Amino acid sequence: MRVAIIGCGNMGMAYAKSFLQNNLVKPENMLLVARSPARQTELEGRQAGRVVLGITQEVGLYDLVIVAVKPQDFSAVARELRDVVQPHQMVLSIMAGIPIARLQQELAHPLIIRAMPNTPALIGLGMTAYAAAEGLTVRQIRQVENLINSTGRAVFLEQENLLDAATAVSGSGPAYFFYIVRAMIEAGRQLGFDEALAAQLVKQTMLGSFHLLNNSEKSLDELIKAVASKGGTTEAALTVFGERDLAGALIGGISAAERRAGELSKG
Ligand SMILES: NC(=O)C1=CN([C@@H]2O[C@H](COP(=O)(O)OP(=O)(O)OC[C@H]3O[C@@H](n4cnc5c(N)ncnc54)[C@H](O)[C@@H]3O)[C@@H](O)[C@H]2O)C=CC1
Ligand SMILES: O=C(O)[C@@H]1CCC=N1
Repeated sequence: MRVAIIGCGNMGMAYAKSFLQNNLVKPENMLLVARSPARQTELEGRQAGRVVLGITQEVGLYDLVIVAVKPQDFSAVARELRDVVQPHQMVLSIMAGIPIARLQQELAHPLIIRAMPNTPALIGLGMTAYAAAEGLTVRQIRQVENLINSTGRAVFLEQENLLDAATAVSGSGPAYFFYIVRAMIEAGRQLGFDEALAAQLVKQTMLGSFHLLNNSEKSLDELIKAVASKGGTTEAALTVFGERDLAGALIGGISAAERRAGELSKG
């Protein structure tokens, strides 16, 4: 498959790296579009494909065009891409918020797949939810899903409108996890550990707890109960979390992320 990437930042390059590592795309079949000469030189150093400056006619030669710029930059990209995109090409957007209908309208192009990955895609452990415009064949959708699967797991959403919820839950999710890990490490530091030891205690706890969750028949409530002895230490912590409505704050934050995706949809 021949793939062009517009927006070679964190996510665009995570995709490029993954496709190359898994031999799904050969370097000679990958086109990286840089916005500035400095970025062009930097991307050339990565040897992840041919690098061009700006959205040239060459972009029209690829099977798939991935748009991975910030949502706020999409309209500027669309003004150039709409003159270059060819009828047979598929366009994969990973931009938060922007619905398929707006992508189709601004690009004057029907064959759109909209996906929401997350940063663990960088190490092949990403979670992506995606939806496809009507008009794409099952074969075309599978071709793109095969690429996405090289970055982790993928789920197809029949209802595109759930993509904003996926953005809030799994797209932004790694940041919530890192936020909680950071707070736990800080607590460990305040209780007397040095940073490195606190980080080790927390990271191994998160890793072990994830695998226990994944391998256990117990529900989350039961898993919590198995740690929290009556009148014990965990219960003391959970009481404070409950008093401060930590769960409510997290749920409220995730709802705000979903609302923000809706705002980004309008440009
Ligand atoms: N960072 C994340 O965790 C996730 C991000 N996304 C989405 O992915 C998109 C990219 O996010 P990041 O990679 O984090 O941003 P980023 O800022 O690292 O990358 C965006 C890149 O687009 C380039 N760019 C902007 N306009 C351009 C143009 N006209 N031509 C060529 N390149 C252009 C910028 O120079 C930059 O390198 C966003 O739309 C975001 O909503 C989706 C899921 C997760
Ligand atoms: O924060 C953002 O807008 C993007 C979308 C999901 C993760 N990062």
